[in-house]
Amino acid sequence: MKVAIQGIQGSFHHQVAMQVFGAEVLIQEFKTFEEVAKSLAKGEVDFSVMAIENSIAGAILPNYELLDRYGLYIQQEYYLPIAHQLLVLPGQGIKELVEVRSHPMALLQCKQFFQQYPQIQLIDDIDTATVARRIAHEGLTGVGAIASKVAAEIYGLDILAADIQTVKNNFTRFIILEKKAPTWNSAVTKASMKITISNQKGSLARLLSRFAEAGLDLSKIQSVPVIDQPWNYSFFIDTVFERQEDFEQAIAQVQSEMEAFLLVGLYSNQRV
Ligand SMILES: O=C(O)C(=O)C[C@]1(C(=O)O)C=C[C@@H](O)C=C1
Repeated sequence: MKVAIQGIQGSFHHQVAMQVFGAEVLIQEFKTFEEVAKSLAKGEVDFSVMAIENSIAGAILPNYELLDRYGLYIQQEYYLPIAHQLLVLPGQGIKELVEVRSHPMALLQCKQFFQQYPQIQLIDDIDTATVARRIAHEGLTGVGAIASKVAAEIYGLDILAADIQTVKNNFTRFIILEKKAPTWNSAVTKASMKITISNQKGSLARLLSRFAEAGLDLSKIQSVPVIDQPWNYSFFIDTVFERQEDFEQAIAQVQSEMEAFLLVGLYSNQRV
């Protein structure tokens, strides 16, 4: 089985791919989320792993757009606890650092820590582990990486500061994507959908109250722009429920409020 990820061994995506699919899985590494989505759309891999939201930094909005544009569906979700370490070449001290590089989402999660070090420039890079590997392979001094403990071990770097994310209790929600449209099975307790509603007074409020009346728990609502209609929005909505009938009944009731409806995923709720 082949699985596409953004990043390399030691990245958080790599850890999720191994935990979800097992150590035997064939991992295809890419530099961008766009390449990850494209490889799945072309059928070069069976699944893709993609971070969609972090509990400190929020949603990765461009990834919603990729789901849509490449016609991909959510097969599973996975919540990974994220602890970030400041990694350097052995022997380097904090005073020597002039820049720290990492994935933009990782930098956002550690912004507060660096307020005490204004001399350090924070620079977006490909992924956490790629920076760690580059520091190790090129013997870079003056440069730090924000990455995991696993990356520190793999690439032989020192942990200069541990657990530097703004709050200890930090999670990233990953989605496992496939090309196949969702189908029901007995494990399904969560649905993701993309809904476009007519821009009329109260239409979103009506839609949401119908969901509440049907007993659906809305776990996430994310607006995304409709790009060919400036200032109009679609909504990615996640709901958690116990019975398939409750979900189907709610959707039937809101049909008249919607201009477009796409079921993006049916899977088991993993949030505890
Ligand atoms: O750079 C990595 O290690 C990643 O797997 C990327 C990523 C992300 O896309 O959010 C994954 C989890 C963390 O939130 C930080 C970075």
